[in-house]
Amino acid sequence: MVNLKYSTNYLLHDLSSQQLDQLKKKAVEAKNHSYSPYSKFRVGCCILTKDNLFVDGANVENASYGGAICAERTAAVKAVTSGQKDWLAIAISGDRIDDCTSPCGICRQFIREFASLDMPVIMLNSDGSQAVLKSFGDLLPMSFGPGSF
Ligand SMILES: O=c1ccn([C@H]2C[C@H](O)[C@@H](CO)O2)c(=O)[nH]1
Ligand SMILES: [Zn+2]
Repeated sequence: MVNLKYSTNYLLHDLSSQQLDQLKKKAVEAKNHSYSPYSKFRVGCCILTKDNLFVDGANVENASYGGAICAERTAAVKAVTSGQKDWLAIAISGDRIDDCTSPCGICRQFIREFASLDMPVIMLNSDGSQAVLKSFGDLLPMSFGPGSF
């Protein structure tokens, strides 16, 4: 885990400390709009776009369990359908204080469509006090994307 505020990690060099703080805060707060009566596991996500817009999302579950949509895909679809297809960074915050939540496989592939392989993925614990930072390419190596065929 790293304290991103004091991180000099090269992955974050395109972000100001204010953008990073906002991104983390919005991912944590997005959990407030989670609809997760079945798992009772709230997840929030926020995408910072190259137009400097913050697009958040939360998981939305369904009585037919397989119909659940993760926070990451909620945020991704909101961003794309607002005309925001170019992204600088993504942050995710799950409901555990002792663990940082990382995106599921389906979301990784979904994000692949819009993310560069060096886009930072900031995985947070529930209150944002802990973070794991990876490049998107590290989370989905040897991936198949829009330029692959
Ligand atoms: O990265 C993740 C992992 C899980 N979930 C959601 C799906 C489901 O609603 C709940 C439990 O898996 O958490 C997300 O939204 N994002
Ligand atoms: Zn997912």
